Amino acid sequence: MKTIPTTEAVGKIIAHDITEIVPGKFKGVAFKKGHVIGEEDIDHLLRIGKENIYILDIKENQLHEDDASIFLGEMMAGEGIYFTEPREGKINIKAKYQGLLKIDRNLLEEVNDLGDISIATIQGDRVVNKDELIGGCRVIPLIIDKEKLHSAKEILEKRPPLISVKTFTRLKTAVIVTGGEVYKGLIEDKFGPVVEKKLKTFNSDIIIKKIVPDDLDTIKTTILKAKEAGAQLIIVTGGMSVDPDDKTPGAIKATAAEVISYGSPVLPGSMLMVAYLDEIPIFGLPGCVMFSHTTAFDILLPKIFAGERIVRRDISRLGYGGLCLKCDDCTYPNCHFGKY
Ligand SMILES: Nc1nc2c(c(=O)[nH]1)N[C@H]1C(S)=C(S)[C@@H](COP(=O)(O)OP(=O)(O)OC[C@H]3O[C@@H](n4cnc5c(N)ncnc54)[C@H](O)[C@@H]3O)O[C@H]1N2
Ligand code: MOO
Repeated sequence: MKTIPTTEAVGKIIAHDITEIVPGKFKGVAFKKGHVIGEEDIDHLLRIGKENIYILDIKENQLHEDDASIFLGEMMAGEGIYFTEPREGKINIKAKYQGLLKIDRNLLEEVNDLGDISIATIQGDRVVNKDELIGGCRVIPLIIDKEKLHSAKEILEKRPPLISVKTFTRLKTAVIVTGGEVYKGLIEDKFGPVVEKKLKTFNSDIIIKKIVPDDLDTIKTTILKAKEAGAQLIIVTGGMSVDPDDKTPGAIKATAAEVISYGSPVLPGSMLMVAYLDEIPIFGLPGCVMFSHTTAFDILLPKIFAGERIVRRDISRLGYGGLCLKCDDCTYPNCHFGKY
């Protein structure tokens, strides 16, 4: 610490909290430790009797914690990310718009491994909303060596951004509900409305909605017609498990679609199918999607609207964190389900 006259302190950093007392009115911190003294602060400091002041002596090769967190914020923020002004040395990292959050977990670990740098985030590959808090970042010392930040910069600038949010695009969607009992009117369709509600989150345009019996050829033909009609996403409900009337997986295969996976290591959602007919994604949804609050479908659907192509490993890795505990008050996506 160094003592200097207050009148010469513009741009310098206060070394400790400075208290002001106005009898009967106020007693508290007028200037916080770490505050960078501005022109407008000088009179105020003199009024509370500070003609001289302890300041932090920041060397050429050092940076104050506020500047360091801004530096790191700029280095790590990709598309769809902004960060707040530092408070007590910390910036908050937030989403500019609704979308699919992407975080490079390995990169995050590498930067945190440098020491003296703390970047904490929520888990990626989930939906975040506009202005949602995604992470926080600060450095540990009040004054940090620039060398440390340059090490972080070297790691961060060679790779795609550490944190970004992918926008969702509207997709023309076909919903094909299977089940003889629904087709014949023995029971009311309860599956279609559940799927439609989930699709609405992404402003999807449902261009086709059909109820068909458990007949492989009919399901197959309906899928192919949906594609011809311009569907960019095709969802087939029911008939996904082991009964003789469960024709949906066979029908999806019969369209010549490439099956990425029949079955997923997610409960609920283990009987789900993901396939691609040319580049059109097809989901085969098991009955659990109709009655469970959250399933494998909720984990994978945002990827489709964010323009990602689902590969086998996207599904296999869901096993870790893939068991829904069916909490009374569901807080998904703020829970372990679907995170890895
Ligand atoms: N022995 C086994 N049984 C089950 C397995 C298994 O592997 N072995 N898997 C279970 C899993 S996991 C699921 S999920 C369910 C459901 O699978 P399905 O997709 O085949 O469902 P469905 O048989 O078509 O229907 C089940 C149930 O839901 C009613 N349903 C279906 N669609 C509608 C609709 N649109 N509206 C209203 N109700 C609908 C249907 O009438 C049945 O009652 O299988 C487990 N069993
Ligand atoms: O596809 Mo089922 O969840 O495991 O009910």
